[in-house]
Amino acid sequence: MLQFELLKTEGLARRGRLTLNHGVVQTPIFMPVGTYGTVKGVTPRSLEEMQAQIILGNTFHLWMRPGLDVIRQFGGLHRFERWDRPILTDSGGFQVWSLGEMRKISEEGVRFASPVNGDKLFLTPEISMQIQTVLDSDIVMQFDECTPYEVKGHLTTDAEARASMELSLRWAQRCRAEFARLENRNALFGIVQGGMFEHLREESLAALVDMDFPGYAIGGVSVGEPKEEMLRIMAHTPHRLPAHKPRYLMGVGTPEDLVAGVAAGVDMFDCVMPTRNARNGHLFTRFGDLKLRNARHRADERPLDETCSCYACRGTTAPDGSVAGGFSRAYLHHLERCGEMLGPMLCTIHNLHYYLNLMREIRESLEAGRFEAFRVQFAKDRARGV
Ligand SMILES: CNc1nc2c(CCNCC3CCCCC3)c3nc(N)[nH]c(=O)c3cc2[nH]1
Ligand SMILES: [Zn+2]
Repeated sequence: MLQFELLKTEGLARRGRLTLNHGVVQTPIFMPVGTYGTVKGVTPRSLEEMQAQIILGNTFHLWMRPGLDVIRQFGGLHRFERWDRPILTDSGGFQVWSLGEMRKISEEGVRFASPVNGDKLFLTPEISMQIQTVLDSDIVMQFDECTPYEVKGHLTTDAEARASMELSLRWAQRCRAEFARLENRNALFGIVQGGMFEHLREESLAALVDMDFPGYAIGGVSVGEPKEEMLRIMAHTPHRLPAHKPRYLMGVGTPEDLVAGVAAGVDMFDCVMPTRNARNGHLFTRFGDLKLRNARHRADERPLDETCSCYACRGTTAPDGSVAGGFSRAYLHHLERCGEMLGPMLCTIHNLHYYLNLMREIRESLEAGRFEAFRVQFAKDRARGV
């Protein structure tokens, strides 16, 4: 089941509410990425504390390990990974594509060797729907081909992007049929392809809208293309999708991309940056990015971000309201230099909190009709420097 209510709009930006089988999600929203059934480095309790509303699961990886029999035994991913709020799973197509050469694509599906044990595997629209039905995710992504930006050193041509987009459309039909046959009560999203070609994006979008999905994603971006190409597609496509249905921009992006994406009419985002960058000591703050390894942090007593209320920056607030101070940049720099695991843990808490808090501030600005003012202040603050 999926219900989407538009609460407020400001230009192309929207404040909405998405009701799914496992709960309600306020949009615009950032969705933390959980690859192997966990958001790396944080506990489900920390995710709830930072008010994560929906997380991503990974069809491809979970299918291989622990395998569907184990997930089925637990009645789905929610009970297995102890997360009782909404989950969105990707279809596996992109993950196979990321494997690089070890795959063979045909009309039927994708053949590839398991990166876990080398077994010959076959993923099709039908098998992807069957896997995501066992996972029982609230939002299921269609099995698609993520059209590459370049192939063997040449930019994907219009003809190549068309062929790929039309394959994904035929796969969208097969996903819809299989999803209905399985009597899956969750929500299946179509994925718009079309490469960097606006007219192909419009053809893909029109065909998917005809298939009447409850929600839509924009795929085929953030695949190595120049930033201005991604921004061109992000400006072109989202607002052409049905206004009364949720719009998900896959694999995007930096804090600046999220703000620009909301302004272009996007409701949902996912990206590995906050978690992956945290593990590399690359922190996001209100006033710019911070590289923890830099020697200038060696004796700096300040928190990462004095305006941040996360556990790493602010510590915990005692029942009497007194705040047990957070951690200093000096301490975090020390953990990073020693390779201590508490380092990535605290940095992941901060980065995820930063992304989730940014989206919360965006939602509040939309509710107050001052998203434009928020955008101006956001850009000024981020340029200030840490
Ligand atoms: C990073 N850039 C990018 N990601 C894309 C993704 C993946 C989005 N993230 C999913 C999570 C990844 C980690 C595990 C959990 C699921 C894309 N996925 C699909 N199906 N199609 C795309 O065109 C597609 C395009 C994408 N571009
Ligand atoms: Zn913080």
